[in-house]
Amino acid sequence: MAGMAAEGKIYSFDEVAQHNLPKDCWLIMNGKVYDVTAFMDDHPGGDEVLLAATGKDATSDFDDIGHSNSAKEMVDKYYLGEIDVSSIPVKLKYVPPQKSSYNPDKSTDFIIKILQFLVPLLILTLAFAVRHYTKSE
Ligand code: HEM
Repeated sequence: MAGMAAEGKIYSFDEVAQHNLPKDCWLIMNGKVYDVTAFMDDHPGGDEVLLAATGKDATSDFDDIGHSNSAKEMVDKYYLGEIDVSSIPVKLKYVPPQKSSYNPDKSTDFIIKILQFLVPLLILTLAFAVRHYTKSE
């Protein structure tokens, strides 16, 4: 909800990250801080995933599960305040090593392997067939 921004206190990342226990668990999602301590035992996904989502920006953790709309609405119940976004450690995005543009897929690879085996066999069979028919004359 747009009107809710800056409603609560602003917390630093380090302060929020200290609340990482089953009886004291804070989460950071979408720039906001949530105290989910009261929700630990009731979370359908279990308390362990909530604990594992402490000490970091858990926005993508929450989104990746595909939480229902009612789950998204529940989040507001645990709103505590805002996070000082500049205090969140920068997480470098993983950049895959540059590969050459030639990147045959596995199925092409597999067909080539089969052909390497089948073609000589085909030639051999053909050779025997030719010999058989020419000899019988
Ligand atoms: C305030 C924060 C959260 C609330 C209110 C919440 C609420 C819910 C609710 C209501 C469900 C039941 C399914 C649904 O309605 O979508 C659920 C499932 C689940 N949640 Fe959360 N959740 C929160 C945070 C998180 C976080 C940070 C994670 C970390 C990965 C997480 C992981 C899961 C998983 C794995 C399930 C699936 C359980 C299953 O279907 O087996 N949740 N959550």
